[in-house]
Amino acid sequence: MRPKHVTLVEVGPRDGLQNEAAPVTAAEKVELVRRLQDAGCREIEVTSFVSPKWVPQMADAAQVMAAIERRPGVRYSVLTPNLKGLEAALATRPDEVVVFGAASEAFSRRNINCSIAESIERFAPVVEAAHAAGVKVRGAVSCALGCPYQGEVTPDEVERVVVLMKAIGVDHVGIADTIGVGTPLAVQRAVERALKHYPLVEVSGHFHDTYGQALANILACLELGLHCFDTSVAGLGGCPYAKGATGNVATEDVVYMLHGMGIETGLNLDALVDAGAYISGVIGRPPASRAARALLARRAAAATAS
Ligand SMILES: CC(C)(COP(=O)([O-])OP(=O)([O-])OC[C@H]1O[C@@H](n2cnc3c(N)ncnc32)[C@H](O)[C@@H]1OP(=O)([O-])[O-])[C@@H](O)C(=O)NCCC(=O)NCCSC(=O)C[C@@](C)(O)CC(=O)[O-]
Repeated sequence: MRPKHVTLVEVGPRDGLQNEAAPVTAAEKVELVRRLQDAGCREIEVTSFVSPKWVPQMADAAQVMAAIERRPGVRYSVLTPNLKGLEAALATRPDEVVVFGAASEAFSRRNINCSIAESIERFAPVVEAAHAAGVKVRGAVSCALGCPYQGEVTPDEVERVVVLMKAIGVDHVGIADTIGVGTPLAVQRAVERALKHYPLVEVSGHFHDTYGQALANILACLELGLHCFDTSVAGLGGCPYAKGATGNVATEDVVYMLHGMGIETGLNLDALVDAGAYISGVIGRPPASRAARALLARRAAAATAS
């Protein structure tokens, strides 16, 4: 049964900017968060508390978290790969933290410098400490549909990590197609493995749009009843340890599709286009979102005509 309401977790400020070559200041990130809130975003992944040697773009995590304007009803999440990251994160009062593992051994080593088994050992005290602080934990399962180093990833490999995350108390799992290679039926097979261990409400999808499959993959998930997806304004994004992977599915494109299907998101498409145009101006590239480009062209045509 298709859901009537879908929650979109806006990951633009984190996933969107972590791989950006152009420098983006903390003030510009804070302004992006403000504009996203104005557009109705109620779940925002703001930044990550990772090693600045690994991802220098997120070195200002604490500064950004301290400066964002907190609004009631909005949940702010951050990535935390280990206890050091969690401790720094907790000082900034996130509502949720994200541990990020992978269904592929090779990607786990490249991204967080340890095996899958070691990553789970690292995450266990993170989950425990987050829960002790009253903070929910999401677990990202990267490379669930394919890996830039290993190639094919099977549903069994996805399920293995989901089971390990469940065993250490991770509250929610996100099935992530890091390099955007998944197609709808393969995505359903991967998501179904997560649904064997977590309820619908605690499973989400995270799709990069490298091969133009992300909207179709979201539709395939909706058919399974899934109603939570990560999206990135203007289609920003990419993982520094997955070369060639393009951005996340654009929030504007997903909102356009969902609203067209009569599914509510609580988001205002025009204001999202504004937020996307803002950050695209900062990084000096047009938005990757097709819906945003169409709407901006329509606005420009209307302005010329009047
Ligand atoms: C996990 C580590 C830290 C291991 O990295 P390591 O080098 O094995 O860690 P270490 O414990 O040996 O520490 C090395 C140095 O980093 C420091 N350090 C250690 N931890 C932290 C921390 N939390 N915050 C700040 N500093 C930290 C630590 O203090 C030390 O500093 P030094 O003594 O050399 O000066 C590293 O590999 C790392 O930071 N990786 C992050 C990679 C990353 O952020 N990738 C992108 C996010 S995942 C993603 O995008 C996928 C996702 C979620 O979107 C879903 C999808 O699409 O797949």
